[in-house]
Amino acid sequence: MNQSKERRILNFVLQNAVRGDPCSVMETIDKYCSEKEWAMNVGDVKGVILDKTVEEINPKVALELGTYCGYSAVRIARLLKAGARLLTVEFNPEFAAIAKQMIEFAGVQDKVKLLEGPSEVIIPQLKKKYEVDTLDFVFVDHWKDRYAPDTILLQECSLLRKGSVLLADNIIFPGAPEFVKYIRNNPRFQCSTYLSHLEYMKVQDAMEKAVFLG
Ligand SMILES: Cn1cnc(CNC(=O)c2cc(-c3ccc(F)cc3)cc(O)c2O)c1
Ligand SMILES: [Mg+2]
Repeated sequence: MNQSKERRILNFVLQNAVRGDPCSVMETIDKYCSEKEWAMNVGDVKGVILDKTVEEINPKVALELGTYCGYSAVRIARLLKAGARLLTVEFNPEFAAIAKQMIEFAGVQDKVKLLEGPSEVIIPQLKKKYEVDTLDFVFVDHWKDRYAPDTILLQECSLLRKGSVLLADNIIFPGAPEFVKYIRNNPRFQCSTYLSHLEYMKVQDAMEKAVFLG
């Protein structure tokens, strides 16, 4: 059975990156995906916007929706302080299996909890099953038509507090029009848009930062 692209990315990392070194893992994925096979990691250009947002917030509890191969989970976790944690949700079991190995190879597994399943099932479990009070930071990078309903679900589950920050990928390409319409017209969010480029391409993309006002 021929290998998946995600398996090829993981193997390239296992063979070329430095075990326990998150930056080496990120650089190696970016090298593979810019030179050999494109993949939907947030990438090195938008990754800097993600880094700056995480450093500014310094979250104790962070959530990621859409783990994929684990690139952004490694990217976020490397910046988390002692005792801080990232919960990352992936619906696709093959992707989750790849991401688990990627996160462990990078050496950030003690900061990351990978939750496999649909976001609409996992989000309502965060408080009781995963002992979350409120979320300091949410990186939204999963199915684009889930951005808006899951943002509503986070509020319904009282997982956001005054100052919680959402950062959403792909606001231009592939786009998340329902989310943009919802969040920019919502008086409970203070929004800002960061123009950038689609990972590994010259195509324009953007990230939306939305601060929950409580
Ligand atoms: C299968 N699956 C598991 N997670 C997801 C959610 N992510 C996306 O869909 C996603 C897609 C693209 C993209 C796709 C085709 C194209 F031509 C250009 C861009 C880029 C991204 O940054 C993304 O996050 C999908
Ligand atoms: Mg994305």
